[in-house]
Amino acid sequence: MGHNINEYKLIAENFKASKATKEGREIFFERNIIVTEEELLLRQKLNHEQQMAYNVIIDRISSNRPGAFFVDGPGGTGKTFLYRALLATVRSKGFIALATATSGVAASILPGGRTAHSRFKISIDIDENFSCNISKQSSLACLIRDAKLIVWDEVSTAKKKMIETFDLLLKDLLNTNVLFGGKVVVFGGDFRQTLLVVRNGKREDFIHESLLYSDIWPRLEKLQLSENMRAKTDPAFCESLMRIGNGKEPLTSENKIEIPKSLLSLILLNGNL
Ligand SMILES: Nc1ncnc2c1ncn2[C@@H]1O[C@H](COP(=O)(O)OP(=O)(O)OP(=O)(O)O)[C@@H](O)[C@H]1O
Repeated sequence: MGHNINEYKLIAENFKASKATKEGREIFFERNIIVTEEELLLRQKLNHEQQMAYNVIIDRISSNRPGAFFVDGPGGTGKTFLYRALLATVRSKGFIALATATSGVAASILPGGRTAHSRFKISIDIDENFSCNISKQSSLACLIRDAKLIVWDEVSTAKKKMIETFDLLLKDLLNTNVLFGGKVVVFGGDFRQTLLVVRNGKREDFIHESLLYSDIWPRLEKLQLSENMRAKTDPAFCESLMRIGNGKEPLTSENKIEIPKSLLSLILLNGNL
């Protein structure tokens, strides 16, 4: 386990899977994702807001109509829970649902999740221009065309140019001018949390480079989640979190936010604080 075939010197040249082989393997994986019983049961546990969002999205998929959504919910309101329920429903019917996220960590908690960079072959050149390296005839293009649902989590940490490039990719692959090629695309994220990175940028640059300042933003259908499922039993914590996220928490004289003592835990390391 964990060894490379080239280490054994069995063949003369380095053994490297070709691009086509790698792509074939990825497509096989996407088309054969097994939905567990646990994932299938998630839809029965959705709260009222999650259920409403779920119904709107599933209805759009079932009626073969376009849908570009943004699931807007502060941390802990169950965005990931909702995506998992959607992915399980679509996949259990034998359809393709692509699960992506901007970061690897967020992608890893979605079943079959991949980073959007990797799934849509998005590359960045030295001038920070984005492009998608997928040919129209490739099997990856077929997979994307076949997908009934595309989920992209943590879109709040992606540059708007990246989403605009993704829009152009789908329009090109599907030969249409409809937003995201007429696919059902579900974006999610929380602009109160960490934003994207702009080299040497200031606070306003992060916001201007985000999806919020793209022409696409007003065209997304917003689905609101507000019930904090992670800290259901701690309303004071939820309120404090929302005040901080919405910029309503008063600042100290040093322009900092004071974390309430009730939210702090003391951790002893080797007997020291
Ligand atoms: N309907 C639900 N029933 C039971 N538990 C739920 C439900 N929705 C969410 N949860 C639980 O609440 C917690 C937070 O949910 P989740 O991780 O989906 O939130 P999130 O909005 O994606 O958060 P973040 O923005 O921090 O990633 C998780 O432990 C999840 O399992």
